[in-house]
Amino acid sequence: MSIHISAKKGDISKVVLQPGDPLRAKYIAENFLENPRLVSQTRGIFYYTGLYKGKEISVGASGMGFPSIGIYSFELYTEYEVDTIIRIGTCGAYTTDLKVFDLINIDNAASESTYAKYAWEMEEELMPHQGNIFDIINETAEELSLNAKSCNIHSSDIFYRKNPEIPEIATKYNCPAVEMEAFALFANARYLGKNAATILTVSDVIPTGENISADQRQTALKPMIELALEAAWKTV
Ligand SMILES: O=P(O)(O)O[C@H]1O[C@H](CO)[C@@H](O)[C@H]1O
Ligand SMILES: O=c1cc[nH]c(=O)[nH]1
Repeated sequence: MSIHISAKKGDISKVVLQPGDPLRAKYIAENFLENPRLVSQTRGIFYYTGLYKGKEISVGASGMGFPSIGIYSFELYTEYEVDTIIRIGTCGAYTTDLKVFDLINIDNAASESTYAKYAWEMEEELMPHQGNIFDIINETAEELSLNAKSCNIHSSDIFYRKNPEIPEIATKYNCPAVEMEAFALFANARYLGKNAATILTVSDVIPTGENISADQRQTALKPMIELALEAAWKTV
């Protein structure tokens, strides 16, 4: 048990798929894993472990934002001997070059956040994915004939803002979309010498206001889920 996860040691796999939403974790466990076991539900943040093609894989939520994923990823890496976390989330596109349901595999997360600075004395605005799981995801996408573009992401503390302009940092680092967790996940993994990747599905196109429904955010993310599971399977 850790402070925020009540699973017993050994109840969580070396590889964890991590959506923001606890109900997405439940959906994945119930629809993609064999014999899923609920191993933690502290604070309603569900963690499940089950079999995917004969190998144990865990899926559990990060919650939203850097503080939340900072806590869950740190405890998974340090208290459950997790080697690899694959965040599977949604993002808002800053450009109409991306369409809803497009898949992206994140190379670097750019952020104005002070999370990495105050947690780990890392001063960089740009935090790279960690380890070889990013490459495994790219190879796996090719094998599955899935178009998962590699790009940078703006990782932001902010969902609602006054100024509708694309934030400066997103332009500076060529980020076509925004989400709220990858930077802290990559920083934790970098500090701890672990593996971390982030795959995102475009849920909103900010300039046009097009978006997918809350139900679809939970369930209509099948290509991303299959890509993450197939990549995770190769690591255990
Ligand atoms: O779909 P998830 O993984 O929660 O990711 C995105 O959705 C949430 C905002 O709606 C933020 O957590 C953002 O990063
Ligand atoms: O962080 C996010 C996620 C989805 N859509 C957004 O606009 N922002």
